[in-house]
Amino acid sequence: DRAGEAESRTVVALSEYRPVAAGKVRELYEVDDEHLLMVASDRVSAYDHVLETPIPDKGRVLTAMSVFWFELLGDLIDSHLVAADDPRIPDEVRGRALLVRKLEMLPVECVARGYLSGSGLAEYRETGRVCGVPLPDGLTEASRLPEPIFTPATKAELGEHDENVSLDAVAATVGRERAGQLRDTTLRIYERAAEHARTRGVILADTKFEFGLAADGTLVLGDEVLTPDSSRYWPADEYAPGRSQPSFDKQYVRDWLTSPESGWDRASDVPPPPLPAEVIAATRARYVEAYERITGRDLTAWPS
Ligand SMILES: N#Cc1c(N)ncnc1-c1cnn(CCN2CCOCC2)c1
Repeated sequence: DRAGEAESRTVVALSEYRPVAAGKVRELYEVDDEHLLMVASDRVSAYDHVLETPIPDKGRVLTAMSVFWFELLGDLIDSHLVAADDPRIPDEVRGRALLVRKLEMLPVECVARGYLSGSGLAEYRETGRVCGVPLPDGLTEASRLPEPIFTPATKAELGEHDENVSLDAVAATVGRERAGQLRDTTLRIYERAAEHARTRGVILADTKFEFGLAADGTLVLGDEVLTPDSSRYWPADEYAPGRSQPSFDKQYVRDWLTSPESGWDRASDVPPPPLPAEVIAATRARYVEAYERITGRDLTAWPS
């Protein structure tokens, strides 16, 4: 019970930790020489805007999902996860923060794609390739690829899109052997995750991993993993190549923002308006559904 825990928990405020990095919807803080605190907010981004309306429990769902995947993939790769519930995790972020060990991060966004979409589709339409990898003719939006491909990218500044690069470019940065290991590991854990998601009626179209090195040189999975923010999750029963697929979690937000009801013009630089309560509620429900379907776990069992 909380009273009992209170005795074992030191009361630490988030403000006691030094911020070290921030994404659009996440922050990273330094806890001590060996540990960081990775915090997921309830903010959601759509059409390259971070919306002003938070989605209750989004941060908690994505945190719990990363933990599920770290555990499921544990026989394939070590992760930076130290604890999901720990006295060093401040109460104000409990359930949506992970205590992780510090790694020497590799400057590569390791993307695996089982389906052609987004920047991969754009590059394919220009060159017939993605990241230098030739693909068959006649592919279209959301086509399933003959086999999953590794399409690395360099991390862009906040607000910019990552830039797709070749395996040779990665090798020039981290060395040829390490580049090959990143490719093989990325594809292996993507395939394991995609196979699991498929059995839950969800297509994992693509995903982005970040790896780091432990002090002994071991490759370790960092960052968030296989969340709807780092991946494209599509409902399998609605899959139809040739058009953009409904996002499992964000489609209500996208549909409302592009409907006359919102009064918003996506082509303008005007920030999107606040979301109506029913879109917030429906989106929260989709995040919870994604978590419970993928993991088979009840979100109410996750700390808050
Ligand atoms: N994860 C991790 C990690 C680690 N375990 N050790 C050292 N550095 C990092 C780290 C530092 N920056 N980033 C970029 C991604 N960030 C994620 C959180 O949110 C902000 C962006 C990862």
